[in-house]
Amino acid sequence: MSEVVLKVAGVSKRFGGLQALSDVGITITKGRVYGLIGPNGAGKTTFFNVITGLYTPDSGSFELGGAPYKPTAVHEVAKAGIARTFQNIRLFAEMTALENVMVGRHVRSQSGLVGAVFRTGSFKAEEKAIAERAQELLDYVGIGKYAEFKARTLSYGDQRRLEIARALATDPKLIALDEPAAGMNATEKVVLRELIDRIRNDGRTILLIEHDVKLVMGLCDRVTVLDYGKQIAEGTPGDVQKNEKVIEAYLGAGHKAH
Ligand SMILES: Nc1ncnc2c1ncn2[C@@H]1O[C@H](COP(=O)(O)OP(=O)(O)OP(=O)(O)O)[C@@H](O)[C@H]1O
Repeated sequence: MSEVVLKVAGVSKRFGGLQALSDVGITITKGRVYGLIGPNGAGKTTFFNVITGLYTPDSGSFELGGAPYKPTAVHEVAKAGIARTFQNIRLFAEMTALENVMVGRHVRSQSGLVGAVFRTGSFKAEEKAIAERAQELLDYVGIGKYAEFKARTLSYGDQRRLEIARALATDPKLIALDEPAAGMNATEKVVLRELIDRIRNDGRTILLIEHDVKLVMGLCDRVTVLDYGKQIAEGTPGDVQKNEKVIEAYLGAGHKAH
């Protein structure tokens, strides 16, 4: 039996008169890449926002690493073990790449505020270890040489990779990537795909929203298709691509998958 990392069931969310999500559920096993696709407005970001504590759902049950978790606050979700990136990059623009990753790592640090204020010995040792780990992560995502560059000076593709390094710094059970390929050119997409592959091969579990159907179908182990807040298909990329409802709602509209 494969180990289940995330199990979400029966998620519904209404905004006024709009049913943004109706009874959506997914199960993701360890070391897999799980894709969430669907046309604009299908509810993908809303689902992400629910599982990461930004939106309170009207209903739903949530389990992470075999234990129930309540996605009621973003920091609680981070502590529980879900790290995410955003569709619109959210980095500390004036901080260096290294510092951005160090911020992510602090979620797991021990010394706390007192240590930071008084710069105790244990704080300094921990800070050094955090900086070393942050550098390793920058190297891992391929931007190690930009450690001392301000985040805002990095190229778009490199900023996205920095966001991934920062997410990895929290040592998450699940990493949730919101449109990681958005705005990337073809070469950057190839590099991104290799990176996500490597992250999976290193045993991490990934949930991905992505518009690039080719990328999703080539990379994901399983896929859920949302349309008007409803889950119209779930399965392997091969199954989903053959599904009539999916072809009609999404793939048919000039999105022929390869
Ligand atoms: N905070 C909100 N208040 C009201 N309506 C919202 C809110 N957030 C999302 N919606 C609506 O919910 C529906 C689903 O939106 P959502 O952003 O989740 O779709 P999506 O699949 O992520 O789309 P896209 O691919 O364009 O990012 C849309 O009709 C959207 O207008």
